[in-house]
Amino acid sequence: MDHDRPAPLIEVHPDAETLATAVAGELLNRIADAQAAGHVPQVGLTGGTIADTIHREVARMAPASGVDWGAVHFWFGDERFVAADSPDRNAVQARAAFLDAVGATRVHEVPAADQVPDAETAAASYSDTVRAEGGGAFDVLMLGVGPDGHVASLFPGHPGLAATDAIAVAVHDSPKPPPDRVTLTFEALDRAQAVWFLVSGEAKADAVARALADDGTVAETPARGVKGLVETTWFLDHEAASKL
Ligand SMILES: O=C(O)[C@H](O)[C@@H](O)[C@H](O)[C@H](O)COP(=O)(O)O
Repeated sequence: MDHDRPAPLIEVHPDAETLATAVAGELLNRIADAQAAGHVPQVGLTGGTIADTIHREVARMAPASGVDWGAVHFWFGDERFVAADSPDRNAVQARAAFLDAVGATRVHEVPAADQVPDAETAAASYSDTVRAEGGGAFDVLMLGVGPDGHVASLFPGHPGLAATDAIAVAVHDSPKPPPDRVTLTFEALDRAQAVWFLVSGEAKADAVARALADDGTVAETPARGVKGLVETTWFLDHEAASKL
């Protein structure tokens, strides 16, 4: 986690709706610009409430974007280890919110509980896919933040925080249900060009303040452990920014 990287930018919006519109617009612009430059962008998606709102805005704004949805790779920073069609799956939620509507064809899902025997196998398989498809070099990696400061499924004090030489690892006993998950590691998340934290609501204000404080530990606030190579932006609404 070499943190000799650009300082985080903070963008505060009045409420969750304007936050979602702003992030969706910026994401569409980044994808379109990358494609105009002849690049096939790699985008890391996250689960969570504000992410779902953003995804729905992407679907609404997509027709005017000029994006070629067959020429962008989508990945997941984490996934719940449940059946592939479970509403708990981040991929199921993202497909319902925008991926199916825009006709995305390069969506890389984490293997599900009805496809492989355990989360360890799912993590190893996803790591192989990331290596094979170049998915580690995210152009944009979006991350929600929990009230405890977790990102993806990297929770305070959990063993996954210390994972090395691994792209994805299994998570058990997640404090946020469901208990079994797969998450990208800090090593994998830290290869992103641009990291966007997406945070809405008063319940996250403490976590945001801890994440952006001059001092603190990654073990206590995992969001402190991820910074983009060229950009880190905190997209906040007023409530989430209220303790900065
Ligand atoms: O699988 C997950 O649960 C997410 O990836 C998780 O990291 C989420 O982004 C945060 O917990 C924020 O979720 P909310 O926006 O719903 O609070």
